[in-house]
Amino acid sequence: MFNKASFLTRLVASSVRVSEAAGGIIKNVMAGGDLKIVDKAETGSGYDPQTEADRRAQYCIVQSLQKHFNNITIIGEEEDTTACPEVELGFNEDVLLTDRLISPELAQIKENEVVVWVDPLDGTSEVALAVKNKNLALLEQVTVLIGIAYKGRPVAGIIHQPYHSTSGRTVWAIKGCGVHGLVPATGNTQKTVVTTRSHLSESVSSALEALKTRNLADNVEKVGGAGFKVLKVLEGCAAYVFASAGCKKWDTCAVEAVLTAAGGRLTDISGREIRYEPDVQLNNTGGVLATASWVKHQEYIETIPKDIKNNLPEVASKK
Ligand SMILES: Nc1ncnc2c1ncn2[C@@H]1O[C@H](COP(=O)(O)O)[C@@H](O)[C@H]1OP(=O)(O)O
Ligand SMILES: [Mg+2]
Ligand SMILES: [Mg+2]
Ligand SMILES: [Mg+2]
Repeated sequence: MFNKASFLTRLVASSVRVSEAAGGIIKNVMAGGDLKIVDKAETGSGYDPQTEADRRAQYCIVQSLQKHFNNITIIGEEEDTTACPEVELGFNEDVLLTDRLISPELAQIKENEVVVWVDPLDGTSEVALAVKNKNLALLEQVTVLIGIAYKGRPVAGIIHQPYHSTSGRTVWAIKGCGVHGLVPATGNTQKTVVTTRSHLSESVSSALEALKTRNLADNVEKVGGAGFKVLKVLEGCAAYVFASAGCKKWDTCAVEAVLTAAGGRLTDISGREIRYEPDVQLNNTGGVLATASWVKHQEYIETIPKDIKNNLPEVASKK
């Protein structure tokens, strides 16, 4: 069955298993107790932690995918990785079964035409805080993200959540083939908006205030990680609003693919689509707005004040 499937289906079937292997590595590093945290932030620009789990998980993901798919372009968050022996060569059978559903356009994609955006551990600040405060509930906010882009746009995504319930879960989608691993909510009585826990700024708060005045944000929940916030949107929250720069392409590629497959939308806060070509700027300088299928994305865009949008252009200004 594996060899007969199209390249994209095989890549997703492999990525599901690889994301789960990365989740196992994260849990092992956590169990070992020494996170070996490094701060990647430039002096004076906040805190940007990287742990041994980020470094090992990315090594495993890149090595494993390259074993099967020699010609793919992979862009991962971490520049420094730690070699580890785990290599995952398996495939998820359920993904292979969807091969008959994929469009002719996606079925002919070749290895050298995709960019795989890898966030080996999304929610690193929450991991650091969970350990510091002995608050293991925060670990629910950790995800492993593998997004696949073709012609600059997401066509498939994998979100693995290692600490969901007892054994974790993997949510994945291929364009046109629905969402697997959870049942997306189709409505809610309250519009809850999720936003950053660790990167709050004046523009994030002002955008949320504007949404409140138009009844587009009945409640605001501050949680970590782009992956976790999009899972929240899939499961009943109305929107994920981040009116600030700092989030990168590996944070949004996988989640955009999954959310779109569920009928939702993800753009920057001005409504511009986010591009994923290999040479693209890594920062989502226009911020992030993700909405559930049952709310109007355009209403959120229109309600966010112009001055906030003007301060978040699509391309970073050269200093
Ligand atoms: N200023 C920033 N610097 C580095 N990473 C950021 C920044 N803002 C957001 N991120 C990334 O986007 C994710 C979502 O942001 P937030 O939790 O603040 O909403 C974070 O978990 C982090 O990913 P990562 O944990 O993979 O480094
Ligand atoms: Mg990081
Ligand atoms: Mg991230
Ligand atoms: Mg990360």
